[in-house]
Amino acid sequence: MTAPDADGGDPADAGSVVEAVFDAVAETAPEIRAALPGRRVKSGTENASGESVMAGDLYADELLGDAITAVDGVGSFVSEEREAAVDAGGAVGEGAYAVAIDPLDGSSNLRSNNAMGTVVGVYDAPLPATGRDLVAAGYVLYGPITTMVVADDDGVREEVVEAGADGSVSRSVVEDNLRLPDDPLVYGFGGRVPDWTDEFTAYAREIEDELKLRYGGAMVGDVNQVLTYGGIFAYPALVDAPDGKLRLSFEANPIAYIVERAGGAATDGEVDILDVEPEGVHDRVPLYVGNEELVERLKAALD
Ligand SMILES: O=P(O)(O)OC[C@H]1O[C@](O)(COP(=O)(O)O)[C@@H](O)[C@@H]1O
Ligand SMILES: [Mg+2]
Ligand SMILES: [Mg+2]
Repeated sequence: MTAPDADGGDPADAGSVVEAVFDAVAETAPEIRAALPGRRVKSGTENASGESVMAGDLYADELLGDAITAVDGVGSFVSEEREAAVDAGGAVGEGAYAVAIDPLDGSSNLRSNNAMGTVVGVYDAPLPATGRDLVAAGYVLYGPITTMVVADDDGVREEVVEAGADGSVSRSVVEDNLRLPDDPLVYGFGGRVPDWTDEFTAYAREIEDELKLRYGGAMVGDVNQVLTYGGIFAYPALVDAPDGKLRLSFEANPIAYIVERAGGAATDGEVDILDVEPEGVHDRVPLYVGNEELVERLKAALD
């Protein structure tokens, strides 16, 4: 891959750092998956967003923190579960990269044994930064099969990640040019309907007539359905929470980057998610993402 580096880092390094980061994520994935059965309970702590942290969240965060900070060229590691960035050595933007992760996305699905994931963004600027500073993004989906989707300037690929009996990890590319289907089929919208704005509710009523509801409560799983079948996913602005629920640096930006590289679009309701200027690393943002035509209609409906 050839990732440009607008901030003055060595462009030749971007590809190898990104590759090494996703090698580390893939190596860790089977270990995270295997550890989940015993970690379906609350850890008793809250994270920087004030949310209850599950034992699985903490375990995944520790494992990924160790693996990613050990990658040459990673200068900073930032996690949804940590208040502050971890200095991994190397100046971000001057040849080193900042990696942001949501270690377990959808971890409230642990109790009910539904899909979950890990979200990864590789930025060439210190965080908080906009999504335009991403050089690559990806996610692992712990579904019936463990898959990893990786997007960079070259496009989007999907791999299957498997653990051998001897502990080795094998990967096989199952799709090397993932594109959103032109004819959308599914939608999934988060939040309680009474908490939606009138404008979003009116849009949802239209979409319900056209597409099939698929909502599983883990952004990664729900977005993966949109990437597979076409459609739209949203965690909208709520009447009492105008910034919605999802976090810009760890969730919205990486997902927007992936979906846009796959031919789709992503907005906060007004501007492209990748252009949203963050004030802090744990900022939340409304997210509407999927086929361009559906996202454009959403923007018009909210206008
Ligand atoms: O339970 P709700 O309100 O439907 O929220 C679900 C959303 O919250 C999240 O679980 C938030 O992510 P975390 O589990 O990483 O905090 C998303 O994956 C998902 O889209
Ligand atoms: Mg999440
Ligand atoms: Mg999480």
